[in-house]
Amino acid sequence: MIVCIKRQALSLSLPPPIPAADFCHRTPLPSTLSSTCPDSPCINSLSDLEKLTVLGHGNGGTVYKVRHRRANSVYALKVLRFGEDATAIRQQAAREAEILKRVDSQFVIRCHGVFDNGFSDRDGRDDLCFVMEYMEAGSLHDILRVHQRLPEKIISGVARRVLEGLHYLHGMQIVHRDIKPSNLLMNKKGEIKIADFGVSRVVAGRREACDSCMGTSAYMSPERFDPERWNGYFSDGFAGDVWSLGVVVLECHVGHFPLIGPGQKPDWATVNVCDLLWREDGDAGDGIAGVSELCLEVFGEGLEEERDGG
Ligand SMILES: Nc1ncnc2c1ncn2[C@@H]1O[C@H](COP(=O)(O)OP(=O)(O)OP(=O)(O)O)[C@@H](O)[C@H]1O
Repeated sequence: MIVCIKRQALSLSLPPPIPAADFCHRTPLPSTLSSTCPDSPCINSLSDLEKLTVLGHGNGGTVYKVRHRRANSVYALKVLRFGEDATAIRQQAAREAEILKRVDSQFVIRCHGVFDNGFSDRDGRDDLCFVMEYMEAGSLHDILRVHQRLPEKIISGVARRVLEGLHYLHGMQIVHRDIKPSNLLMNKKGEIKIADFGVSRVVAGRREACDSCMGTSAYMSPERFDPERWNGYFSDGFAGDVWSLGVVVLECHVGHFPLIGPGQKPDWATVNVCDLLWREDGDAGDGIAGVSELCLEVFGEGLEEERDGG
């Protein structure tokens, strides 16, 4: 049985932003460099920027820490590299650029510019470059790797900001579709923001066929993971973002991906086995049903009463 969290009348007092000092494991910025701020300088071309270090790698791209040569402000530059046959990835990147241009929220990573063909290499592969707000503390995934579990006060701060961000995005008909720890970034003030719109969609109020293969299976809601069984082909995807956040919250609480045992890799095959177990055993399986037990641990007795009452 799945516990219905949204029916619970929560009366939590929400904390102020998280103090980041304890979670910032990267080298602090030299004092001569200022961080990105809303009134940052106009970036006319990629030659305005100097690469400093590599911040990380993702699917098809690398993220660099860069410095604006004249203003000394710091940004993250995400470089997506395309080969000649990369039409689908290019379309995806173009969608991401479109979405980033639309959004303007303190809960969503700011994009200061999108450039084509920036740091292209000698093999003729070309790049799409996103100049992003620099988030000094890195991703929630990086933070969890160092700290394993987070205190409840911190988790509620994370949940609050991501929910505010989702509220904003959903209000603009944008479904993120890949909420997970590595797409939630923290700055030096301890503010979490939603990043990476690579598989996001503007649904424009209508229900779209759900292409469930996009995103990260481990954090996908049941109707996205298995649309046939959960009637998910025409879901708008908004609830799916909230499901993913729920999984992230539980992961922060238990210190590992919550639907499987510690040490297991949450790849598609493993998560699929959990889903099958759950189907066969009703509410006794290890997978999604495990979420309800963890919810009880995190959210307390009120949920248990609700569950017992049906
Ligand atoms: N704006 C940013 N500021 C600071 N660090 C960043 C920023 N954006 C990304 N990073 C770092 O770079 C890493 C790679 O980011 P990227 O968005 O390319 O991939 P990912 O989300 O980790 O994986 P994938 O996109 O493959 O699912 C992140 O995990 C994070 O540590």
